[in-house]
This record gives sequence, structure tokens and C-alpha cells, in this order.
Amino acid sequence: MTKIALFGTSADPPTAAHKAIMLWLSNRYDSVAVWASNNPFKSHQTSLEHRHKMLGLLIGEIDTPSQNISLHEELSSSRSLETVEKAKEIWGNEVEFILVIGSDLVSQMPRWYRIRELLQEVELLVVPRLGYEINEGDLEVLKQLGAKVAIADLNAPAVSSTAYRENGDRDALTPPVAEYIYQAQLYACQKAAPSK
Ligand SMILES: Nc1ncnc2c1ncn2[C@@H]1O[C@H](COP(=O)(O)OP(=O)(O)OP(=O)(O)O)[C@@H](O)[C@H]1O
Ligand SMILES: O=C(O)c1ccc[n+]([C@@H]2O[C@H](COP(=O)([O-])O)[C@@H](O)[C@H]2O)c1
Repeated sequence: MTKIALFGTSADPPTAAHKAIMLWLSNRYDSVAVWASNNPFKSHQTSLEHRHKMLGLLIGEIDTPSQNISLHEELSSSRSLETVEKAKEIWGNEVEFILVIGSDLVSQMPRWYRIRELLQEVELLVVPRLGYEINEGDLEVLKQLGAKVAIADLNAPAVSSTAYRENGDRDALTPPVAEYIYQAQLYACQKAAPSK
């Protein structure tokens, strides 16, 4: 059966870690669908329109033979269950959806919108994240809610959007995204020209 990886991100801004995750997924799944969305547990600094543009640039940097990563703005929702309903409208029911999350979200996920229904619709793939060890107890809670969980064997760079927003961590960004931020004058505290 066709396997479609679903990877949603706040993308505020999208980072080198998101790029590494997308590349890894593209080598393992038939298609990788990516979108930017709001997260009901966070506030965001930049419009969804800018975040989608930056995500598009990041995807454009990834050179995969299969060219199977695509931006799907229409999947954007703060509720992943609604995203999956939209994905079913696009790809139908005869595909497998793999919902991709970093390990920082494992303990929070039981509080997501209609989580039992969501976990019926997807398989979960957890990407390990430095500083967020995957806790067996947290995984067990998800399994009790119906999750089918796999862990990705991927070491994504230990960067975060927060580290860029709050401390200007340039390692978090790729050059095209840094250039976009500079040109659009986003993230007011980070207005220095990007390093080439
Ligand atoms: N360095 C990373 N390693 C593993 N997973 C990551 C990493 N960065 C982001 N992710 C995962 O990618 C998805 C989107 O991440 P998100 O856009 O929230 O990035 P973030 O850096 O955590 O942002 P913020 O710092 O604003 O919370 C989430 O599932 C998150 O857990
Ligand atoms: O469905 C929910 O209740 C829910 C709660 C929090 C986060 N999500 C989704 O999880 C994805 C990753 O969120 P984030 O903020 O870590 O990038 C993104 O697509 C969010 O919309 C979904």
C-alpha cells in the first residue's frame, strides 16, 4: 500500500532539523506531505503565509531523486485530526498515513484534539530529539490510546526555531531561509545580513 508521511510544522521559522527530517522521510516513504500550521499550545511570531513561503524554500533545497516532498498548504490545521481528514479527501482511504512528530511532542500528544480518533487514522513515527528522551511510560500512554508507534533511526540536528527566535542561533537556519527572513524583515531582533 502507498505510504504517505505527514509532517506538519509550526515553521516559525523552519530549520535545518526540519530539512533533515524531510530528507530522511523522502528516502523511506512514497510521498512526504508537508505544511505549516498553528499549534494551539504555542503562540507564533510570523504569519502562516510567510511560514509557508519559508517552508517552500526549504523543500526546494532538498535534492532527492524521487522528488517526492511537497508542500500542501491545504492540510494546515491546528488540529491534526482535521489535517488527516483533508489528507483522506486528497489521497483516499487506500493509503497508509504516517504522522511524524519529534520526541518533544510525545508527552503532550494525549492532550491533542480527539486523540483516540486521530490514532485510529495514522501510524505514528517519532523522531528522536536531543534533550527529549523517549520515555517508555509516555509511549505506553499513547499505545493505550490506540497508537501504533515506530521510532525513526535519525539524528536530526539539535536546533530549534525557538533558539533562532530567542538567541539568533544562525545554525538553525539554512541560507535561503535566512535570506528570506532578512529580505522580509521578519523576527525583528535578527536583522543582520545572513552570512553567505
Ligand atoms: N531538532 C529536532 N529533532 C527532532 N524533531 C524535531 C526537531 N525540530 C523539530 N522537530 C519536530 O518537527 C515538528 C515541527 O517542529 P516545530 O516547527 O515545532 O519546531 P521547533 O524547533 O520545535 O519549534 P519551536 O522551537 O518554535 O517550538 C515537531 O514534531 C517537532 O517535534
Ligand atoms: O491536533 C492537535 O490537537 C495538535 C496539537 C498540537 C500540535 N498539533 C500539530 O502537531 C504538528 C507539530 O506541531 P509543532 O508546533 O511542534 O510544529 C503541527 O502540525 C500541529 O498542528 C496538533
